Amino acid sequence: MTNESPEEDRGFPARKHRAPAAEDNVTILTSSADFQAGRSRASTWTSSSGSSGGGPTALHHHHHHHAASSSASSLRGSSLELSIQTRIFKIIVIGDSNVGKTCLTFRFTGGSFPDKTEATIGVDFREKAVEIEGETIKVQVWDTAGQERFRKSMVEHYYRNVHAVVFVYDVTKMASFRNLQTWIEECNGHRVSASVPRVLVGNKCDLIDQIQVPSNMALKFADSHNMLLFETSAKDPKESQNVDSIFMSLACRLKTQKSLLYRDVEREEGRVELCQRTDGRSNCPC
Ligand SMILES: Nc1nc2c(ncn2[C@@H]2O[C@H](COP(=O)(O)OP(=O)(O)OP(=O)(O)O)[C@@H](O)[C@H]2O)c(=O)[nH]1
Repeated sequence: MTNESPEEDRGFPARKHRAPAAEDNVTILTSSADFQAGRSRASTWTSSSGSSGGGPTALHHHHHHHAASSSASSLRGSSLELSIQTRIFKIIVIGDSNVGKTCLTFRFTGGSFPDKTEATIGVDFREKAVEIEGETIKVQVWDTAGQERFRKSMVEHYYRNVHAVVFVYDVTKMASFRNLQTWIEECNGHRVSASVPRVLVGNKCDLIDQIQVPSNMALKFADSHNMLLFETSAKDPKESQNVDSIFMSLACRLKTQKSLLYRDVEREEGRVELCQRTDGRSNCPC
């Protein structure tokens, strides 16, 4: 149960079923050549290992082949300054197995829908650099395993220093919606602060004639947990901006939470001191 003040809601779009597309003045960048490659080859997963300091490489247990080593080195080599100064937002994606968590994160970070996925084992994370109000921010999306047997040993890592949580259910599977309560309890049980923004995503909306979870039911649930609801499809290319806006709205919101992020930068580079902006104003387009 979150307990956020309206103050903390600044920067978020008005509640909508269908989120607005990311505004024009939010530029979505790719942070390495591998991201570009990932666009044209759906089987190449963009991976962030080693580039952030926040995600241990040991946690990569996904079935897919990663472009990890080249990605990490090109990220490191491309701009030392960037790697020191770029803030990283860690967003975790939680929900039952098979609801489409991997597909949603891949749609956002890689721009496409993977031809084939297998159950995520442990955790997998991908990054995308985005520009908001002239600041480049790395959005690090942690795609977690829905299956209990694949997640047990990793759970602590998921929740550590998390900045936002995305809960996903499948609109064609009522059970995945009912289980959200359990996912929320797990999240709360790992001392995720009430100030950490959470959003609810109903995925697979392209399967129009199989929908089991009515929008008003989902909206009521989201309301009662102080979450925004997004109904979307990782598969439908027309929805890709909508998928982006799930993560972008969180990034915009997080950008205004300076103190939270300051801690993260310190953690990343112990010796770096950054000046905290004092003007407190945000032109965040979201
Ligand atoms: N029709 C449709 N199918 C989807 C959509 N998103 C994912 N799928 C399919 O749903 C299946 C599961 O997708 P994943 O992304 O692997 O699911 P997951 O939640 O990551 O599963 P775990 O890794 O086991 O937790 C795959 O067969 C996808 O192709 C969608 O928006 N529409």
